[in-house]
Amino acid sequence: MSTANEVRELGIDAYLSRQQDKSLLRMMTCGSVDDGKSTLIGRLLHDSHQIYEDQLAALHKDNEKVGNAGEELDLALLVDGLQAEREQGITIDVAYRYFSTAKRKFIIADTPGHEQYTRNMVTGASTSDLAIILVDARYGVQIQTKRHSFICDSLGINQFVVAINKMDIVNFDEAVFEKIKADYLKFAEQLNVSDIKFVPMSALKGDNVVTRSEHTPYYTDKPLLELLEDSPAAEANHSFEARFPVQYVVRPNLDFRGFQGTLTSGTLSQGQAVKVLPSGKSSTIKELVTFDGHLEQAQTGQAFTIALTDEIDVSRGDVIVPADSTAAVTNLIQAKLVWMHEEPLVLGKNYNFKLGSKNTSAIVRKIDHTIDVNTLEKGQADQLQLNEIAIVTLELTESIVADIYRNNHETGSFILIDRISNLTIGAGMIEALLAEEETKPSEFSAFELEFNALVRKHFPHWQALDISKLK
Ligand SMILES: Nc1nc2c(ncn2[C@@H]2O[C@H](COP(=O)(O)OP(=O)(O)OP(=O)(O)O)[C@@H](O)[C@H]2O)c(=O)[nH]1
Repeated sequence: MSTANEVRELGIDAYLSRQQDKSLLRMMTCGSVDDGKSTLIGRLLHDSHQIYEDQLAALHKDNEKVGNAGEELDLALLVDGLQAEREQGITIDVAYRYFSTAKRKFIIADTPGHEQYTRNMVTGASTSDLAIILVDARYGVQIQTKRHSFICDSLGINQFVVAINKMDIVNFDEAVFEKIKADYLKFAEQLNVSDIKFVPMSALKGDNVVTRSEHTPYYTDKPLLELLEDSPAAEANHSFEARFPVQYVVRPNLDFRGFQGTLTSGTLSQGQAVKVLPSGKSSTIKELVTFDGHLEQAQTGQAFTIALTDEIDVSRGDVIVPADSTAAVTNLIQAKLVWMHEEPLVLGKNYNFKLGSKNTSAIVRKIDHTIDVNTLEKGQADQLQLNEIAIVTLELTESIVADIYRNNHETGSFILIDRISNLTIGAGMIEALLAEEETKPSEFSAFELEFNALVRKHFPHWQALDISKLK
């Protein structure tokens, strides 16, 4: 049923509440130029009745002017929104599309596939639960297919659907499908992804997109849309130990001091023994407060305020964890870094470093090795250019609480920011937490340290830096 009919039939309130109850799948589409990404997304929108009549009329009109699909309606025009992009015939930015079916709602990150847009792909992949990897049936697994798969895999996406598109051009030949599947599986042995499905498809004609095709009797699994409807959404990180990065310290009156933030993993309960990192000071949760009242137990993803039973020093960027946590605190990390700026990465240069609510600064001490995104081969370099990926060792000005990205995406990923332009110039995923470096004796006098501690305790909203932790 189309959205308009559904709204008409149910009334707006019932429609909205039905939408709210549906589970959400975030996914991204990857493909090389002309593999048919835009046509596929257009087909999904069209066949799941997500297009309004006026949009459809505009589509028919545009199709006459700039359509690229010959006899067929060029569904790519529905998604290639930008004028410049239409004229050049390529997708140049990350576009997020929303659509829903009776079973589920979806957000698709439509990212450009060219190598010079690796950073855009990384952005799209960082929030996706599933990747649709498009392969043109005529050309099979290409260097680009490998690059896209590697990026999605690096960002921790654990479900891939390899959509072997344009099967109509190869007469829906089973041998072509099987050959591409075997080639891909061989390549995927180097990746971590565990769930890979293959669909022989024609985005243009609609085969195996929304309905099962009669041209592919050898394919017995579900059409693409059903696979998407039935795929498990990435689990909220309930099982991992609790991490509560403090975003803001509030003191509305002298009797209440609370720490606001979002629980990025695990659960926290009233009365639970906790400690604050990096200081390691321990306390007990007095109450968990939300706008709607108190919580007995807080779940992953919930935003709330924690009040502790003791007056201990907590500031923005600190992390509240269970008392028996073995969470690492360190100033030396090894990470997979994607360089996102025209100016190359310079070893030893000071960059601002942001991990969740923690802001500090960092230098890249060394590039352990680069990774060729096309072949996955390792290389050596002393600079990183735009869109290059490398394993690097970073030294931070202050010690931080962090996790390995594989275990916890929120506390395992960070960005590097240029100090002058304030632009995000690198995105990193932590691979290893190295032993903390020796701290130099503090250069501050006892009075300065004490005064700093007092200011931080009584005026937390000033967000003064903890100078005792500076190296
Ligand atoms: N025969 C056939 N042609 C297709 C199919 N899917 C897409 N095409 C055609 O392939 C061309 C490229 O399709 P697009 O959807 O624009 O490709 P894209 O991957 O989005 O390309 P960029 O936006 O340039 O990245 C168009 O002419 C489509 O009509 C298919 O299943 N069969």
